Amino acid sequence: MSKYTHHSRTRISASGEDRTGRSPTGGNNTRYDEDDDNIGPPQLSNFGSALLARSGDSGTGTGLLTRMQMGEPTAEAPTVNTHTADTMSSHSQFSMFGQGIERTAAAATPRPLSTTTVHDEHTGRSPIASEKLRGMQQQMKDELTSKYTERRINRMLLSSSRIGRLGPAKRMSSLQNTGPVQSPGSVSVSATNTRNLSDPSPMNHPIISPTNTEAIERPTEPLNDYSNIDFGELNPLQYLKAHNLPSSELPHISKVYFEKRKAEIRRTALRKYSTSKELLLSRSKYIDDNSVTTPENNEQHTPQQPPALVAAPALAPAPVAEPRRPESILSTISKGQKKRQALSNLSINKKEPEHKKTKKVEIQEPVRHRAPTSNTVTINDKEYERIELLGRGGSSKVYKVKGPGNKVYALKRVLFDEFDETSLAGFKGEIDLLQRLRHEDRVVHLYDYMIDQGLLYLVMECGDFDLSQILNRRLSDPLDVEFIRYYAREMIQCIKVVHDADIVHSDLKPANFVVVKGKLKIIDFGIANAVPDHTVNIYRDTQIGTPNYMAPEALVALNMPPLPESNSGERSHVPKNTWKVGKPSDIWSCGCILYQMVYGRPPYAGYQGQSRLLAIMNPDVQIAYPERTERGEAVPHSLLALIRQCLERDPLRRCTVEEVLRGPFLRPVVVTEFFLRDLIKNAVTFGAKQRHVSDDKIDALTNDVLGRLEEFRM
Ligand SMILES: Nc1ncnc2c1ncn2[C@@H]1O[C@H](COP(=O)(O)OP(=O)(O)OP(=O)(O)O)[C@@H](O)[C@H]1O
Repeated sequence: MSKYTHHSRTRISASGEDRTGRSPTGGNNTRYDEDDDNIGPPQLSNFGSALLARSGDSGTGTGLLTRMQMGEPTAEAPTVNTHTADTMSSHSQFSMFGQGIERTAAAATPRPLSTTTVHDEHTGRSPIASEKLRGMQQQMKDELTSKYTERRINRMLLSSSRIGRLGPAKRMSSLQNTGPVQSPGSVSVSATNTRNLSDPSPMNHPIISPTNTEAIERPTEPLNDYSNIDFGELNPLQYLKAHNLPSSELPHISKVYFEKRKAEIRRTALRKYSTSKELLLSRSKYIDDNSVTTPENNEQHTPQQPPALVAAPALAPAPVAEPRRPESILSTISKGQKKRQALSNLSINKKEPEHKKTKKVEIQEPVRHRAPTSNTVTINDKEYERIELLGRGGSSKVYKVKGPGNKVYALKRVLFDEFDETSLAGFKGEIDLLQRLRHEDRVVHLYDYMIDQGLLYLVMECGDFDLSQILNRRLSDPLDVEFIRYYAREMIQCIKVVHDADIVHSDLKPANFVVVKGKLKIIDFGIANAVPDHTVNIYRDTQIGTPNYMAPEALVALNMPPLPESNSGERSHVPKNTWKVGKPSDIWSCGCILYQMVYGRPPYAGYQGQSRLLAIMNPDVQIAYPERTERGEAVPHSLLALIRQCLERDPLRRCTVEEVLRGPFLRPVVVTEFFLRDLIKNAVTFGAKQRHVSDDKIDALTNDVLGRLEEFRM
């Protein structure tokens, strides 16, 4: 019983598609989480270290300057002066994410270390000059060391704040080529660095003066407030150039740019998925998203394509890089798919500038999981997927569905006014009756149900087809008495189960019998009622049912004053304008179905609309029972007799299910030809020997024969 208690709410895949939550990256497949530590500063520090520890003075900590002080010749040692350093720094190129930005002297803020020139010993200097030189060397060394330490601290602070915001920084692959980063005073220099150092060309030394490095690494305050700028089609770098801004502003501009992009992406996604249009497209989109992109996208997502944007990684947000799409898939975009893709990006509510529309196409987010659709419904945590529509009723649709374990069920979905207590009570009544009859194999089995916000779901045993479909298909076939007998018996057995449980179905019609694995079963207890004990009839305050198959008593309103209490107490409480139905009403309906099996239509089908109801109610309108069908086929008497008994106007004179089951039509006598031959021969022989046979004798003989024939009843 607990199986039928109410559970969770329905989750139809109508909306709220569970998108991955990954930020659509669109064309921005640039990796923003790259760490700038990997490029400029390590090289500078390597150079600084090398400068101090040059010429194989491993572990001494003195390096190049010490040798200079000692006046030792150093063939590879370059002449370094602050002017040269400034020149180099002002022309140094530091490459971020594959796209170089040439720093201008104006962009960096040079702070000369010293104005004094440092010469190498080949120039030959006086002791005073040497002393002066040593002092300057020491000053330079101290300055470099202190600056480097400061930078390290800055870097640490910066990276720890970045970890909190962006997750661990990813190292660029170029770092591996660069070799190990040297700490000040380190004596080992990577091969790469050694080679670079041996070449005094400024272009081969990506050197930036400590002052410049500081300017790059340390986040500076923005010169302007960029929060309201309109980028249009420009990326941050293009914007920077277009507005002649110093490159130090790039991180701030980039930050604003990516925040704007993120917000736009989120808005687009929300707007898109909240439309019903998206529902329709969701399934095809799942396919499309895995294979379709626009030509623009194609360009931007091509793996070989250089990243479009250059950003200062320290402040740029880190959207997840969009997975690359294989070239082969990109090239196989069908026209239809493109159309759908474009359609899915149309904004219903708002007209947007042309360039933004294009961007929406770019930011299509791939959906990697199967999106829930309107084809599925979850009932009490079990998901059912629609296979096909089986049929519809007044306010319901019945679907063939695939449920847990790939089992097939019939899912009846009824839409009702959740605030209408009568409807709710009716549905609960139907559920209750189905539960009462759940052990009967002539009643369709109810597995589960759920009532939720004006919707009722019934998960039932699934039939292959209903009797109405069967009759329609045989409409042009010749009369088949065996077919009628078979289905009449099946039908009556269904009704028997219901009546035995003291239930009146009240709405029997061919569509309410379904064939489940070759067995006829009864469905739809929507207006069925349990008949209280010691009561023959029940009284309705509404007239419901299917007129073609409804009994006269179910149509005639009882418009009489309450009768005095009878022995059964049945009529004493009958109010005005009610309709009486009982088990005989189901027999009437059964008679109508049999009639339709023989003549192709129910008894009053010749009347239309209102006049049909009047005809059924009017005792003067007699039902015709032709002995032959329209095609001239003879109708067996036993069948005609049965139909007549079912369609008795007086419910009390109508046959019961037991009588039908025992009747000659459903239980005919079947004898062989030899039996008949013997019977005739014996009767004639007996008569020839008798001069006179009394009527009593004949009756006795007849009863004897009939008694024996019972053995031959089917
Ligand atoms: N369990 C089932 N297996 C197969 N088909 C079914 C099943 N239940 C219902 N159907 C199909 O769906 C149709 C409508 O179902 P049902 O009669 O339960 O709806 P309804 O709303 O109660 O109909 P009405 O209002 O006409 O009485 C049936 O005629 C039958 O064809």
